[in-house]
Amino acid sequence: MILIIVFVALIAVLLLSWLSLMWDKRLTNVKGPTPFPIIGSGHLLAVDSTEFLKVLKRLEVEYGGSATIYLSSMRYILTANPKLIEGILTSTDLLAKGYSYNFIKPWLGNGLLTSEGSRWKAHRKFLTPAFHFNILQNFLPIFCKNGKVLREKLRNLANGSPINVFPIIALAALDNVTESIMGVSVNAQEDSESEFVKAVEVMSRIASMRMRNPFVAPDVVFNLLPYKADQDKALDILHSQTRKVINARREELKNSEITDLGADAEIGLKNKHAFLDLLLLAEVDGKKLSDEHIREEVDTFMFEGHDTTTAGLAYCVYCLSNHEDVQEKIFDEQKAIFGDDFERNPTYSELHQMKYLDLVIKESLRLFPSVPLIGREIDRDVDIAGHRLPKGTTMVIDFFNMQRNAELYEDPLEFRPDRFGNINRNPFFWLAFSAGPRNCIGQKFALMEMKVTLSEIVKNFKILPYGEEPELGADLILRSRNGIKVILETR
Ligand code: HEM
Repeated sequence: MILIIVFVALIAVLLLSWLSLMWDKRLTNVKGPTPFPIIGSGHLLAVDSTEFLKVLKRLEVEYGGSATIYLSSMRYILTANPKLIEGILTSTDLLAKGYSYNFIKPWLGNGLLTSEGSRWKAHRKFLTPAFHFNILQNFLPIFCKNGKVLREKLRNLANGSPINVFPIIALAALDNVTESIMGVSVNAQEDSESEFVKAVEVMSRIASMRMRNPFVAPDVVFNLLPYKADQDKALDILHSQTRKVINARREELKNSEITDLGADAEIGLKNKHAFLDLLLLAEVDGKKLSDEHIREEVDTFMFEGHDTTTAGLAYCVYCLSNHEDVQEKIFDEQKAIFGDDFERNPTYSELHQMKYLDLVIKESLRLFPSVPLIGREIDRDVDIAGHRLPKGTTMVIDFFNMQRNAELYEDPLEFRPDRFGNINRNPFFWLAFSAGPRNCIGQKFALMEMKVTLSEIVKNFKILPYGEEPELGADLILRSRNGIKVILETR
């Protein structure tokens, strides 16, 4: 008897789940695979991280650019359709991020990347001046100094053996971002075993793992696993370091009797603590920021500004390894700027003269966008470019596959910097830094750092191919499971 009741209950649950999915599917005109009761289409996405981007592509192609899929009963729309992506990114009210951003909240709280509504709007407005070129110029000597340390580390490895450049560049990028955002150095390149460096790695790894693995994602499960203790330990290190830096700078400002930014915030911030000073001294809605809000913003910029530029640089070095001709063109451009004095640091305006390097960076970020996917929550029924998007949908916006679409780019898998030369393309076909109100606030910072670092590398080394393609996976950033390997030869 009990068996019969269990069986009937099971059938009823399956039937209800199926009916509810079928009813839900009618809310959107974006087609997708038929979901199964209970699991939806979860089985299609339960793949290795290196398969994930391929599965997305297959679904997008099969269903005409965008596909609706269900993870259990949750509705997702995957899209690589540039018209739909443009409509979402330029909207002034579809600004909420997706569920997966929750996994970095223990570290970043409600900083600029993860916040929404009025908090995001107010902070975006007051943080924008921090990326004015007046302030960015403060960071140039930092990037140059760390670029030279990187060069020396690479010189020691330029012995004909393959080098996985990702972890080496990551330490340089960490030094760049801590010195410019916090105003202090953690010397990651010299002390890669430091507990701060390790804690950054642990947090990035845990957040990525939760994004990929739906079984460890929910808090109720995650909190029972040993990862939780690792996360707590890493957070303790990261948050206390940030708080220490904030308190020290607050004390310095107090001792110098500086209490506000002065009449011209951009000019008044010409010092190496520019970013922190803005957070400590600016007022939002007539009030100074709380210590916790400052901490969240500093951590957000530390996080967003380190792995992203690392990936951007490492994949660019990889692309160059397969294209000697492109390296030589960059080298010629460098010679035209520096003459024979390769030891000299570039000026801000010389960075602008590196026009060909700009094209190279743009093309490598097209093929290997550091942030391959982003999410958006649709919080009202909306029709965009002929797609009916019901309230409650999570959009998965697939920059990676869009930027490799043969309808947008001729021979899309070829690395050809000149394709960006004189052609006026639709700007929404290249979205490495996203677009619209929630685009990357650090874009100019990143491009400046990338140019300084690549200039240092190409001036000093020939980059040779190792012959192993990166096995790409989408985590928080575009990762390669087998590293990013090249061979270096000193020039
Ligand atoms: C090659 C390097 C970089 C790439 C490709 C990149 C890409 C992106 C993308 C695609 C977004 C949109 C994310 C989303 O909508 O969820 C974003 C947002 C953001 N980026 Fe970057 N980024 C880079 C470097 C940086 C740097 C160096 C910083 C800071 C120093 C930074 C700070 C931020 C912040 C704070 C946001 C959130 C903006 C908001 O929501 O208002 N990024 N970035």
